[in-house]
Amino acid sequence: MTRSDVVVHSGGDLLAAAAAARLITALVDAQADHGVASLGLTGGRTGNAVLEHVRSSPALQAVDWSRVDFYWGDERFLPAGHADRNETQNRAALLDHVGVDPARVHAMEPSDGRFGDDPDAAASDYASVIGSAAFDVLLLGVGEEGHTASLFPDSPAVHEVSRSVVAVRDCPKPPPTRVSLTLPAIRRARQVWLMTTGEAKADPVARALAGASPIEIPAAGARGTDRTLWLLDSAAAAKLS
Ligand SMILES: O=C(O)[C@H](O)[C@@H](O)[C@H](O)[C@H](O)COP(=O)(O)O
Repeated sequence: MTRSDVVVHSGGDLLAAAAAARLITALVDAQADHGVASLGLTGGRTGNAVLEHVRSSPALQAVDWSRVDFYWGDERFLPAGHADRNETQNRAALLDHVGVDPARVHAMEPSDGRFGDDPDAAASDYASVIGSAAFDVLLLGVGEEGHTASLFPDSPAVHEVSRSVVAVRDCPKPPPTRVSLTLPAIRRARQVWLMTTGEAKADPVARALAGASPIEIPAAGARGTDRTLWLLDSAAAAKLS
């Protein structure tokens, strides 16, 4: 099992700016190494703040944005363009401001898409979209009770060991219906970056890094094949020994 690296920045905005710089470098390196970079995106404040900092970075154009495959770790199962969809928020933060190749933006189907309001069908479809793709970097957030993507403690989704994408219902964090990568799919990423800020995350962060069960703290089960990186502000790191 790869080690978990922990990087702590003094505040949330510095964390987002530093993670953005790190992401640009990682994408440039991936493109230099194998041509097309593969990036898994996340919802949440922290993930969107990182994308905002990427967009305002002087190094923005160091990345050939037409050679990035964009995927999502999870998505809120809402109509296309809904303000609460991760795709909507990530597009506003970055994707709609750089020269992406639309064919390389692999969004999860919305609730008014090809499968209508069937999240299970949307999840099965996305499993075929990602296939056995190993993201160069998968960005993830961490919830106050330890969720990551849309994998919540002791939920059917966090227990999933074979399917790579599942529908999630009755989520404690609204909206209630989502589509999410499972831990087996998350663990195919080369690098997994768990990014979170604030004292409310200090407990799940400390428990995850102390070896908590992924059933109790799903973020504890998010590991990359090459690297697992926890990007924290000092408040979220406050309970680390
Ligand atoms: O769709 C979502 O809501 C996200 O995928 C979710 O996993 C998020 O990353 C965490 O809840 C942390 O969110 P914050 O960064 O806003 O605390």
